[in-house]
Amino acid sequence: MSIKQVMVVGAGQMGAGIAQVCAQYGFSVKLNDIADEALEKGKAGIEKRLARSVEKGRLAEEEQQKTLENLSYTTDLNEASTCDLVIEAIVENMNVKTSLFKKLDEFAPEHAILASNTSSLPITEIAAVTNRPSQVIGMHFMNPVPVMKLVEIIRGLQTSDETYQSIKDMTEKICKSPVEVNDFPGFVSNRVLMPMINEAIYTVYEGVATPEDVDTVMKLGMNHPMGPLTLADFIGLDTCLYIMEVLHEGFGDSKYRPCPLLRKYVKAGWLGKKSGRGFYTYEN
Ligand SMILES: CC(=O)CC(=O)SCCNC(=O)CCNC(=O)[C@H](O)C(C)(C)COP(=O)(O)OP(=O)(O)OC[C@H]1O[C@@H](n2cnc3c(N)ncnc32)[C@H](O)[C@@H]1OP(=O)(O)O
Ligand SMILES: NC(=O)C1=CN([C@@H]2O[C@H](COP(=O)(O)OP(=O)(O)OC[C@H]3O[C@@H](n4cnc5c(N)ncnc54)[C@H](OP(=O)(O)O)[C@@H]3O)[C@@H](O)[C@H]2O)C=CC1
Repeated sequence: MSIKQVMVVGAGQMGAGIAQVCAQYGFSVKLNDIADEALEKGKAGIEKRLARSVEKGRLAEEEQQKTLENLSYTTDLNEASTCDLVIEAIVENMNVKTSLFKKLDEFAPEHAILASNTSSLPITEIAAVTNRPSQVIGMHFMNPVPVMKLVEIIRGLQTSDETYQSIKDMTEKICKSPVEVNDFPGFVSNRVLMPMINEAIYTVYEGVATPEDVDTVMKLGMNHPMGPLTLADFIGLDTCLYIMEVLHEGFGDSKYRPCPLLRKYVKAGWLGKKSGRGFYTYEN
């Protein structure tokens, strides 16, 4: 199937990045969010990043212009009716995602593929609420989307080979590297990454070291580009907690229990960079 028109649902840090990259590589993209304010913020972020790429000589002004023309913004989900692909990037919560997928199944044309950027939730379960489970798939981008090369492609139990091939081709067209994984909690990326972040939080919780020192150990000792607590703040502590809960529940293994300090911070509204405070403080 040839994909031309794409809708991205959720204009947060992931959705805005996904919309930008798809538009840069020639797809016509509608970015959707329930809130006008979120759309405005997403749009401003895209325009700022494109302008910076032109300044740095990475993007020609003509390409910047074309990318901007390829993008439109809407709070009306009905506009999915003209799309070949919808990529969902809203909050990491199964109930919220399944209620959105039911609506998308109603609004999107019969041939359209419905993809989720979920970090950890079962694609098979999301697909099961639609009447097109063979056309539902995981398309898991990494943060920051314009920089990171990987897209994990997750096949649900009923995902067809045709759907998989279309998404693999699309991933290559936007210059990312696809890796195929099966539908298990956290897939590969977050099954490996998130327990490390959770363990780093435990070292702070147990007073082994300060956040700064934990991050320094991993940066200078293991050559990680960011320490795990900076990375947790960057991902969003709410998202980190949701992922740990999915791993814990999905595998029923206590090794995935979320650190109480992570729960406490999320309850306090300390969600990391996006809320201005997490393990560190930020001026947004
Ligand atoms: C939770 C999940 O489900 C899955 C996930 O995504 S897990 C998270 C995966 N991501 C990571 O692990 C990221 C780890 N960190 C890094 O790789 C790097 O720190 C980084 C690429 C984010 C920043 O790199 P850096 O060298 O430390 O900083 P910096 O010099 O400011 O940035 C390098 C380039 O990245 C780009 N960049 C940085 N942050 C960006 C952002 N938020 N959005 C877009 N571009 C960004 C900039 O364009 C910058 O290039 P210029 O200087 O030319 O503008
Ligand atoms: N953060 C990360 O590093 C990564 C996250 N992901 C996944 O991507 C998804 C989004 O994460 P992220 O971008 O960080 O989250 P953000 O909180 O930055 O953005 C989510 C956006 O979706 C909006 N939204 C919520 N519900 C709906 C809805 N029903 N319809 C339309 N928009 C809605 C939110 O609006 P409002 O704020 O008003 O609620 C917000 O603007 C999650 O599934 C997450 O697990 C995947 C890879 C990496």
